[in-house]
Parts: sequence; C-alpha cells; structure tokens
Amino acid sequence: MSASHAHADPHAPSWIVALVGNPNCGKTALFNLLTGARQKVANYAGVTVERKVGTARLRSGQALSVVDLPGAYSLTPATPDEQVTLEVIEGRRHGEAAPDAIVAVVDATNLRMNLRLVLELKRLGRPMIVALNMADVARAEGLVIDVKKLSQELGCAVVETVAVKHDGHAQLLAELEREFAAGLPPTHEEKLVGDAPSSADLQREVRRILASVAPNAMKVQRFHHRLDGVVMHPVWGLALLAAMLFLIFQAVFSWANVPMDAIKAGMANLGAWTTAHMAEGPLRSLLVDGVIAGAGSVIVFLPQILILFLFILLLEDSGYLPRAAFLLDNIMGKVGLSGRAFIPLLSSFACAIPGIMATRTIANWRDRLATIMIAPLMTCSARLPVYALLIGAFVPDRAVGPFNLRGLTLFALYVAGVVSAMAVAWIFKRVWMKSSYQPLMLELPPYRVPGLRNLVLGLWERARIFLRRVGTIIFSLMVILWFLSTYPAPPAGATGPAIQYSIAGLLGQALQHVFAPLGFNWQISVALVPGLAAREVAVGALGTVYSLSAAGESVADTLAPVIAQGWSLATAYALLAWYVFAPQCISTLAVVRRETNSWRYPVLMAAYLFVLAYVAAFVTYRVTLWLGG
Ligand SMILES: Nc1nc2c(ncn2[C@@H]2O[C@H](COP(=O)(O)OP(=O)(O)OP(=O)(O)O)[C@@H](O)[C@H]2O)c(=O)[nH]1
Ligand SMILES: [Mg+2]
Repeated sequence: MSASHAHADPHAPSWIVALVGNPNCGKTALFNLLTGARQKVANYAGVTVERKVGTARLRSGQALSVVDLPGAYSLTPATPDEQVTLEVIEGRRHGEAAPDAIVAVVDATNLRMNLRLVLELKRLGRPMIVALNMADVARAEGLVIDVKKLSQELGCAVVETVAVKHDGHAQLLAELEREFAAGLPPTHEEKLVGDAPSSADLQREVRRILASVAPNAMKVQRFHHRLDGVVMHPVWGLALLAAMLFLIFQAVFSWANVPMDAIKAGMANLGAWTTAHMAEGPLRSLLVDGVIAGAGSVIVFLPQILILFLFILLLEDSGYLPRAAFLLDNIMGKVGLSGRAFIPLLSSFACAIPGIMATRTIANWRDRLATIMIAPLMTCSARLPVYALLIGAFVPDRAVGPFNLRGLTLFALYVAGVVSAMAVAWIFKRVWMKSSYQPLMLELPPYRVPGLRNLVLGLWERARIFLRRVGTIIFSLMVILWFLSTYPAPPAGATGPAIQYSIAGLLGQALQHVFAPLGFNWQISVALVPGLAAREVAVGALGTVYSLSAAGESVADTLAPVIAQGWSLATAYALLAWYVFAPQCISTLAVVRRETNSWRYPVLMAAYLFVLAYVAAFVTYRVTLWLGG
C-alpha cells in the first residue's frame, strides 16, 4: 500500500530519494511522515523487507519520489532483504533508475553502529543528507551531539528528526530542495572515492568522529538492563511469555462479547428489516441469505480480530519481540529452526503472507525454506472466525478456575498449530535438509512505551484490511455462492430444501464422499470450497448454505445455535482440527511460489498440509465418537 503517484505532475521530472540506514533506526516512520503512507513501523530490526515508493512534495510544488528500503548494516549484504537495499541504491533493479540522492537515516542514540554505514554511503559520491533521527530519545538520554560539527565531518547536511512526531521533516525537505537546486551530478555512475576501507579503518574513523561530535556518547548508560534480567531469564522469562500469550486468548473471547453481540443484533435487525420491507423473490433472498447471512456473519468477528491485533501491536512496539526470540532460540534450535524464524512466524499469526515475506531476514537458505514451509501452520487471523464460530457453538461459556473454557480452547488450538509446526520443522530438517545450528545474531532494541498514534493507526489499518476483504472478496464469493446455491431451481414436486437441487448442493453431495470419513456433512463440504480463496468465507458460506436450507429464515444471528443442533460434537471438533492445518489458501501458495521461485515448494506445502488436515480431522472425529461425543 505505498502512496500513489497520482498527484505528481507528469511533466515535471521527479527526483528519486532513497532512505537508507541501519535496521530499526526509523526509516519507515520517516517515510510515512514524508509521504503520508501507512507502512508498518515496529520496534525491531527487519520490519521492512521490500522497497516501497511514495511521493513527497517540496515547497516549490515539485514532486519527489521517496523510496523506503529494508535496513542494512553495511553495503555488503548478508540477507535477501539487505540485497534489495544494495540493488536499489546501485540502480541495478530492472527498469529502475538509481536514486538521485540518499537520505542516510541514523539512530542518534546509537551513532557508533550507525555511522559506519553512513561512511560507506558517503563513498558512493552521491548527494546525501543525514537525518539524525530519534533526536527526542537522544535528548532524553542526555546525549549531546554537535550537529554542525558532524555535518562538517561528514561533508553533508545533517538534520535532526523525530520521525514519530511531526518533527524535522520539513527541514529535511528544505535541505533536499537546496541540494537539487544546486544541481545534480551529471551522471549516476558509481564513482567510489578511494579504495574500500577495511572494517577496522571504518571503526577507527567512526570513533574519531564520535570523540569530536558527541564526546559523552560512550558514557550515556542504557537503563533497560534490569528489566531484561527478568524478561530474558530462562525460567521467569518463559513463564512471563506463556502468561502473556494466555492472557491474549482469554481477552480475545472475554472482551469481545459486548461489541460482537451488538454487531450480531445489528445484522439480525438488518435481515429482518429487509425481509419485512422487500417483496419475496430472488433479490430479497440474495440480500438476506447471500449478503447479510454470508458477509454479515464474517463481520461479527471484527472485534476479536482487533483485540488480537491490539496485543500484537503492543508487543511489536514495545521492543519485546526480539527478546522473546532469544528466549525461544534454544527451543527453536532443537527443532532445527533459527531464532531468526521467530519474528516471521509471529507475523504469520496475522497472516502467513507477510510472515513468509519476513523470512527474507534469514540469511541461510535452508533455514529460510524450513520457516516458509511451516508459516501456514501458525494460526492466521482468517482462521479466527472459524474457530470462534465453532467454539461459540459447541464449547460452553464456563469458568474453569480463573479462566474461561472458550478462551482455553482457543489457546489450545493455537498451541496445536505451533506444536505441529515445530514437529514438521523437526522432520523437515532431519529428513530433507541437514543444516547446522547457527547462533542467533539479533539486535536488541531499547524498550519503548508504545505510541498511541501508532496503535490507533495500526488498528485502523487492520480494520480497513478486514472490512475491505469482507466488502470485496468475501462479498463476491458470497454472491457467487448464493447463485450456485439457488440455481437451478428444484424440479416440480421436489420435497427437500431447494438448495439440495442446486449446483452447490450437488457439488456438496459429491464432495461429501471425500469428506464423510471426517464426519463432514454436505453443507460443510460446500463451505470448504470458497474457503480456498479466503478462509473466513467458510463461515459466511455456512451462513448462506444454512440460511437457504432453513426455509428462508435469516440465520445471520443464529448460525451458532443452528450448527450446534445439527452437528455432532465429533463433527465440530473434526472441523476445528481440519482448520488447524487448513491447506486451502491460494494467496499463501502464490507467495511461496514467488519467494522460492519454484513450483516445487508450494505444491509440496499444499500436499503436506492437506494430508495433515485430513489425518488430523479423521483421528479427531473417530476419537471423539469413541469417547461418546
Ligand atoms: N522516540 C522515537 N521513536 C522513533 C523515532 N523514529 C522511529 N521510532 C520508533 O522506532 C521504531 C523503528 O521504526 P521503523 O520506522 O520501523 O524503523 P525502520 O528503520 O524502518 O526499521 P526496519 O524496517 O526494520 O529497517 C518504531 O518503534 C518507531 O515507532 C523517533 O524519531 N523517535
Ligand atoms: Mg522499515
């Protein structure tokens, strides 16, 4: 979702400026500020893994293309995301010119590390401006930086910025304008200045500059050590992590009740109102059974999704995530994953697609592949509606000690996903590709109190994405499904509900042969098909299918009781088990194809997930039946 070029004057030449800097120094925050984009900003290294372009305006009205890049520690790339950065800077990307100027973004609180890259960038001989970001934190820590002197040392303009507030970006734009007004060098050819300095040389140079511009830099103490004593403690740390995750799933159920009931009631009223005010006929059925019962039954889950994301955003912004990665590095190492896999896997709880893209921060190809292969086993937010619907229908709302049984069940389902992911990774690495354990190298960001603005924007963004999904793909699938479930009309003298004679009904009955051993009836079998495109649709599809089977009454508000009566407990548990693995998500497979550049892995992934889902559902069904469910 990069900002568009729509406003740019097509005749004016547009300068290209690239934001380059170490990971987690605030490039994307600055990019968002300059261009009005809403790219993801979070407090750990490796958030951005792709280049993104947006448009900023200079005071003269001239448009400026701003490129946000993945963070890099040096111009010698070690991981695929750093590779992207180097390619863009050098203009080696297909059909893309090299940037006209570089904004070197620097974390002012960590100059010792950040200045190395600046020195490397300077050797490119391109027009450059340094954005001394996190100026607010530096000030709070009592760090004194002589900006003028730094500018002299580096031979380019230095601007202090606070990217999370509206601070400094106007000045940055003004400096850029001045730079461009002075005229750009005639060619973009690389003109490296002198021989490449050795790492030790760079370090020495950095130390020299620091001593003159920020003499107290080495003395300023970071104060988060004491907190880390608990958070990263092998026992207390793990206990804290478990407690936190647990709390999240409890909250997803207990906090969401009120808003969910409100949405449900709203949908039910809408359905009743439409039924009352429209003449009986196909259009009314399309609206009531297709749109309201279908898409409406998915919207109900918005509050739960937002609560889940509220916690994810809090974890991301606080700086906790990389610490959890360290805590789990040992455990992940035992199954053959790198600790670096933690953040991609955690992102997969939102959706496997950004998770799979985030694996670009893993340098070792086999480690990366193993992580990609198990990412879909993390429970993505599209599965939450399915889980929530079934749990709401079959699991009593009962307290178990201080906990809620529904929250416990949801937690167990998430754990089932994680445990199977670990098991698959273990097998994968044993059988498929042996690679040795590599110790985790990850930067620990400072703890930060999550910013309210970032939280609100993040939640808004999630709500928008979800509602857009409901309004586009889910809505269209529901309309298609309604047609397939309504036509052809039943033959004269037919006895059962009309849907049984429709295309969808016939399809469901055919598929039922495949799924009967799992205890799935034909309604479920129909619902699994549109679930291929978006998993939440399975819920909407059940809404429509049952609505049409139930003599035309709206089930938007009553889907849960309807299936609670119609299904056995064994069927419900089997469907839950199916969705722990749920092989069907076409977009995930497409991204795997793109990231691995081969058909082999998406095919392998779909196959293994299908087998796992089938076996798990079968076993669950049989065992529950056997236990008397
Ligand atoms: N206090 C303060 N926080 C900032 C500032 N700029 C960025 N941050 C925070 O720093 C963290 C990192 O910001 P990002 O913009 O994601 O950093 P990035 O350089 O794009 O990181 P990568 O994409 O991982 O390379 C986030 O938690 C931001 O909210 C700033 O000027 N002041
Ligand atoms: Mg970024």
